[in-house]
Amino acid sequence: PEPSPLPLRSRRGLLGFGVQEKEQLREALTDPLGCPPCGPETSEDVGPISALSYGLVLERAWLRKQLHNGGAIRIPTVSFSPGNVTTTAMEEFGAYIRKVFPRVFSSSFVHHEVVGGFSHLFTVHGSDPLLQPYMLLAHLDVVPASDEGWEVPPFSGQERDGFLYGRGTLDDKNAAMGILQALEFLLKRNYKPIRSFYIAIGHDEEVSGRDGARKIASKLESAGVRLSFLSDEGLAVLDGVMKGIERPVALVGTTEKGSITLTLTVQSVPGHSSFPPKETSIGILAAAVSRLEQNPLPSLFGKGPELATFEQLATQFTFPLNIVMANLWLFAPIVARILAWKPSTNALVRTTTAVTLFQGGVKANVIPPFANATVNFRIHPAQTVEEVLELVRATIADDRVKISVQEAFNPLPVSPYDEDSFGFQVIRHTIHEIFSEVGAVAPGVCIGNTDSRHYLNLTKNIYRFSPIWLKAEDLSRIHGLNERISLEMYERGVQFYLHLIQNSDTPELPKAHKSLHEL
Ligand SMILES: CCCCCCCC/C=C\CCCCCCCC(=O)NCC(=O)O
Ligand SMILES: [Zn+2]
Ligand SMILES: [Zn+2]
Repeated sequence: PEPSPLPLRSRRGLLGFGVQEKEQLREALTDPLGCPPCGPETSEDVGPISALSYGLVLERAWLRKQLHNGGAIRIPTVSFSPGNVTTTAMEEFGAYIRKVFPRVFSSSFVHHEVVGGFSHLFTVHGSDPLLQPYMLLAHLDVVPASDEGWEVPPFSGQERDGFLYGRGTLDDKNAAMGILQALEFLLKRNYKPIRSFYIAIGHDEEVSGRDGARKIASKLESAGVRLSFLSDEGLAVLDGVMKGIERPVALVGTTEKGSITLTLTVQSVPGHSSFPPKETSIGILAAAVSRLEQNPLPSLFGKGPELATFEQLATQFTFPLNIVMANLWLFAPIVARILAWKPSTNALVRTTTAVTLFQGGVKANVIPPFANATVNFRIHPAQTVEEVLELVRATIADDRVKISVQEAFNPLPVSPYDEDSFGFQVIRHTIHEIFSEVGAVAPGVCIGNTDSRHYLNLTKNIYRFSPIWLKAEDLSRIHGLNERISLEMYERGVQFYLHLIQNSDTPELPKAHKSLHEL
C-alpha cells in the first residue's frame, strides 16, 4: 500500500507543530504500516537493527527489506590528505545512498548531481520561488581508524547496548544519512517543500574540502545562488561538559576558529653514529616542538565571540558562577584560568597548539640527515594567521628550524544571532523542539573546522550545529577511539532535520523562544 500522507504542520502553526499535529507526526514516524510492504522478516534476517549501519531507524521494517548489503558506517570512506581519499569506498557510498533513499533520487523536484568526483549536491525545488533557498551540509568522509583500542572494529557498524559504534557515527555520517533520511521520509509522505533548499554532502571535508565543498560552492556562486542560511556540523548539545551548568545546553557555532598548519624542518649532515655531534636534527627539532608545547599561545578569553556564549549561558550556571559569568568584564582572567584546565574548554581560551606528525632518521647507526614535524594551530577569533606565525617564530627562536606554511586561514566571520536572524532562530527553535531538555541555546565558537567556510560568498548566515548529545566523556571519541552514537540520538538527529526542513518553510521570522513552554 502507498504510505499515508504525513500530517504536516498547518500554516497557522508556522514554526511550531500543534499538539494534535505532533501526536499525528509521532504516530506516522513510528507506524510501520506507513512503510512499503516488507515481508515477514525477523530480526535474525538482518542482525541487530542499527541506525547508520542499516541506514534508517525510524522505519525499521522498511529498512530490513532494503539494507542487507552493508551500511554507511561499514563503507570505509577515509580521507588521508588533500587529493588522497578512498575513492572506491566513496563510489560505494554513492551507490549505497541511491539504494536506500530511492525517492530522493527519483523525485521530480529533487535534482541530484555528483561534484568533484564523489561529493553530492541535491537541489530540492520548493513551490515558492520568491523564498530564498537555504542549505543543509554534511560530509561522507571520515578520518582514519585502526582496530587497535576499539571495543568493536571501527568499520564494522556493530551495535552494543543501544549504541552504534564506528568511525563517522558522530562525525559526520549521522548528519549525511540523517538529512537524506529526513528528506526520503518527507517525500514518502508526499511532502512538497515551499522553500527550495540544497543538500551538499562533501567527500573531503576532513582534508580541506578543496575538491568537494569548494567546487560545489563555486558552482552555485557562478549560477548566482544566494542562500538564506546554511546549516552544517559543529557544536552540539553539551551535557556536563562545563562544570557549574546543571542542565544540558546547546551551542550553535556562529563562527569557527582559524587554522594554520606548519612544517618544521631541521637538516644536518649525516654521518656515523659512533662520533655524533652534540645535537642531532631530531634533538634540535624535539626541543623546538617542546618549547611550543611548554609555551601555549596567550589567553584571549573574553576578547572574542566566546564572551557572548558565556554571557548568554550565565543564568544556566549555579550560584555563584552565575554572578561571575554575568560579570566577565571583571572575572574573565579567573574564568580563563579555570577553562584552561581542560582541553575542550582551553580551546575556547586561546589559539591551540597540536604537534600531530614527527618524522626523522633513517637507520640506528646513522646520524639523521633531517627531521620534520607538523604542528596544527587552531586560531582564536581575536587573532590572525600573521600574529600566530610571529609568536611561533619567537617561541622557537632557533634559525636552524625552518618553518613553512602548509595551509592557513583566519578565523571565520561571526554570523548574526539576533532576533531578526532567520537562520539562527529557525535552528534555535528546532533545537528546543527536539532537545526539549536543553536549558538554553546560545551562539558559540566552533573549535573545529567545517566545509561551511567554503560558502562564505553565498551567505553571511552560517550555523554549525550537530544534532548530537555529548557528555564530557564523549568528546574524546570524536576523531578518537570508540566513536559511537546511541540509536535514540541518531533518531533524534533525523527528527531534527525533519523539523528543520518544515520549519524553514515559513516566510516569517520565528520569534526567539527560550523554551517550548513559551509557545
Ligand atoms: C560551555 C562551553 C564548552 C565548549 C566546549 C567545546 C565542546 C566541543 C564540542 C564539539 C566538538 C567540536 C567538533 C567540531 C566539528 C569538527 C569537524 C571536523 O572534524 N573538522 C575537521 C577539522 O577540524 O580538522
Ligand atoms: Zn566533520
Ligand atoms: Zn572530523
